[in-house]
Amino acid sequence: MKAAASHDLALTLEACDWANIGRSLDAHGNAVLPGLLTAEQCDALAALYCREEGYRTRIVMARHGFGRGEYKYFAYPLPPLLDQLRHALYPRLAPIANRWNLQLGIDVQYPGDLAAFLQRCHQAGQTRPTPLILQYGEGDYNCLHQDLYGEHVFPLQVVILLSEPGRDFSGGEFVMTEISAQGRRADVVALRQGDAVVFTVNQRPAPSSRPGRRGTRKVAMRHGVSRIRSGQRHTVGLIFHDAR
Ligand SMILES: O=C(O)CCC(=O)C(=O)O
Ligand SMILES: [Fe+2]
Repeated sequence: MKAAASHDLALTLEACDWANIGRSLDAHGNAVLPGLLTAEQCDALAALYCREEGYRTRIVMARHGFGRGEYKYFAYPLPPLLDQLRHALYPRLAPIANRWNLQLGIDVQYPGDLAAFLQRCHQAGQTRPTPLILQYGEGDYNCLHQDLYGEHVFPLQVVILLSEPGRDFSGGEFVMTEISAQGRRADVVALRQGDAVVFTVNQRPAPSSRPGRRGTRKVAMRHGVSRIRSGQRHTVGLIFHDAR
């Protein structure tokens, strides 16, 4: 069963248009991977939320000023599907991360596989797993934020929507904001159940917007979730660096 699932996952990732994903990340700081998980996989993951075991920490967002709603960080070992996804997505994203760091003048390059990058995190004391599952009910929201957990930062992360908008919940849109010399703007990313969004953790490079000017400008990005108007919304987040 497990082998079949990871084979399907490899095929799904193979079928993604990675050139287009790279272009969308460059232009907007986010890109959608449609249908990364099936409805059955989403339902099975969402059902994990109320289990007691398998987590290292539970966060009630209002207690920390993070918004309203709650989330839990998984403990190692991660659920197999999430572990497979984290390992399978990383090598697709590392070339983009490496190119971005060169463009931003950041003197860090990422190894080609996740095990090597996690070893780097763990040696620096960032040993706690960061993949998480979130649960929002009516009136809940996630304040704009950045998921930085220490010195080592992988500049892209992934969220997968486990619930179906219009059926399971309304409102609750995934929102990104950017701030650059060009001004401030917001982008709402439309997702269906099983879709994933890859997005900027911190900064993305963008071409200088002045006519005739060369060079790169830095665009600072944050993400959050607008107010859930009704129902319940679950997501899982895959962050590639571990936490201190
Ligand atoms: O629930 C969401 O869509 C966002 C979750 C989030 O902030 C994260 O996974 O980092
Ligand atoms: Fe986040």
